[in-house]
Amino acid sequence: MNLSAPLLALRERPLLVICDYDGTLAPIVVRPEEAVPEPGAPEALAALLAGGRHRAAVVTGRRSAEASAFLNVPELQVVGLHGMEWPGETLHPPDTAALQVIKAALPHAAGMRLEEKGWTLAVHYREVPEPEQPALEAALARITPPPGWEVIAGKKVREFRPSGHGKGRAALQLAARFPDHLPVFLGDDVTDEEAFAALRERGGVTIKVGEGQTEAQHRVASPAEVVTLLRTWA
Ligand SMILES: O=P(O)(O)OC[C@H]1O[C@H](O[C@H]2O[C@H](CO)[C@@H](O)[C@H](O)[C@H]2O)[C@H](O)[C@@H](O)[C@@H]1O
Repeated sequence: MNLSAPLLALRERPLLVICDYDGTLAPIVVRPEEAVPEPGAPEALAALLAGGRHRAAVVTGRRSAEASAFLNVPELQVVGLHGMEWPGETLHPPDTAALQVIKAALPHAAGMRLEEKGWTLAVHYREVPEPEQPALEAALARITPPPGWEVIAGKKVREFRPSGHGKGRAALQLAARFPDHLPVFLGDDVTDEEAFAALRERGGVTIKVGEGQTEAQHRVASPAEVVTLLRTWA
């Protein structure tokens, strides 16, 4: 594993390390409920926090409690639902009427799975036969989200969520809380690009995990390399 010198050298600065969960701290698997962390990831995050010099947080599309349970690092801040759900803050009641409208508009496909997160709805199609996936993506793209809602693309998933949130905002909010730390964002998916764009404007460091087009300045190959980086910084 050959990580670039500029990435390793970041440890000289006090860092605010913000990680996405799926695809970054945990390898992508078929079933979301089976996405356990990459070996060593929780320990590396705990070590980073224990050193006292750096800060760390997770910003995920999952419910905060779910990602926290996977990682089991009690002192780690986990922001859930793409920036809607902050530790210690109570969420307003979910818009169940909008969610009903979205569910009624969904196409049917064998292998399609809904992940209902209370405030957002993820439509997974990883288990839909590959040749049928483009037609399903097109059918999902034809759904007009209710007013005040948007649909976002992810890895074999389309997620309906209230507008006005997103990882870009969440990353900036975290960075504002720790103005003396250099923000570093690691993510693998389309939703992480919002954070890459926002943090680049603020002078942060952005790292894409895995393949695919990105606005990030750096790239690592896999969650295993993320663990190596976290250990190095710690
Ligand atoms: O922001 P993240 O932490 O990356 O969460 C994004 C979504 O991740 C999960 O779905 C993705 O990972 C699954 C497990 O590897 C995979 O089966 C699925 O195809 C991926 O889309 C999670 O289930 C979603 O709720 C998150 O929004």
